[in-house]
Order: sequence, then C-alpha cells, then structure tokens
Amino acid sequence: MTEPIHASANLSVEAFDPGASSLTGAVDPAVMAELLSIRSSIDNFDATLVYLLAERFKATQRVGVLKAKHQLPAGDPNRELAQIQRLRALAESAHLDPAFAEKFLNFIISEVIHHHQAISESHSAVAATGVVPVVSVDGQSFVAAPAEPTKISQPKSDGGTQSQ
Ligand SMILES: C=C(O[C@@H]1C=C(C(=O)O)C=C[C@H]1O)C(=O)O
Repeated sequence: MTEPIHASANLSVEAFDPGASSLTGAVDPAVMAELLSIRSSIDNFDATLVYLLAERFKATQRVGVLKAKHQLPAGDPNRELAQIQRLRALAESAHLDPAFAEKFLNFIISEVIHHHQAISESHSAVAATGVVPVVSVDGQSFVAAPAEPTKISQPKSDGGTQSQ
C-alpha cells in the first residue's frame, strides 16, 4: 500500500474482522495462517496504543486548562526539546528509528498545542462575553471559567441530572 487508507465510518470494535485481507485466496493457506497469527499481536499493540494515547490526551487537557487559567502560552519549546532529546535516546536504545520517534512526538505535540489554543480561546471568550464554555477533562465536564475549574452536573439519559 502506498497511499494511506481512509475509512469513511467508524465500525464498532465488535465488528472488526481480524481476518480481513486483500491477500485472501491469493496466498498459501499455511502462510496466511502465520500472517494472521502475527497480526493478532499487531491488533493488540494497536489497541494498547489507542488507550495510551487517550490517557496522554487526558493529562494534556488538564495542562491546557491550567495554562488557560493562568494565561500561560500553549507551547513550551524548551520542554519539547527536552522531550524530543529523551525520546530519541530511548528510541535508539530500543532499536526504533529516532527520526520516526521525533516525528511521532512532534505530531502529537502539535495536536496538543491546538487543543490548548482552543481551551485558551474559549477561556478568553468568557471574559469577553460572559458566556461560560464547558471543557471536557477525563470524560468529566468542567466550567472553563477564570476561577478554579468547577465540576458541573451532567444530564443523565433518563432526563435527570447527575453530579460528577
Ligand atoms: C502538555 C504541555 O503542553 C505542550 C505539549 C506538550 C506535550 O504534548 O507533551 C509539551 C509541551 C507543550 O508544548 C506541557 O506544557 O506540559
């Protein structure tokens, strides 16, 4: 495959077909069986990556709220440089291409900085308009007001409210 595949919709996790392949029928069955066996490990790694990334973004969202509250800049270049140098060294010792590790971290950091800018903008909008936006951290909703982030009630599916 030379071009990335773009899926047009999310399927449920249960609908995932671990045997999906463009090679079906075109490869020796024993080779196919070995391929599928290795792929089942790849699928486990990919699932773990998603969970790890989700946890990382939860942490960086909290940093974003803290920065907005104290009017700190979204990016921190010295921190990023230190992270990249560390990750490159880790990659080297793990026999992973350091250039790839750097590209991957920069990709994530640039997304985080966009999130922080968005949090900061909605935070400033409170001061300008008095309309209080809500930010989501750890799956919980917080009022992004200039004061301490305050947990708020969320509507329950039965129409009532629950305090988080
Ligand atoms: C999360 C932060 O904000 C930004 C994003 C970073 C990251 O994703 O690790 C690191 C530095 C900042 O540019 C932070 O300052 O810690």
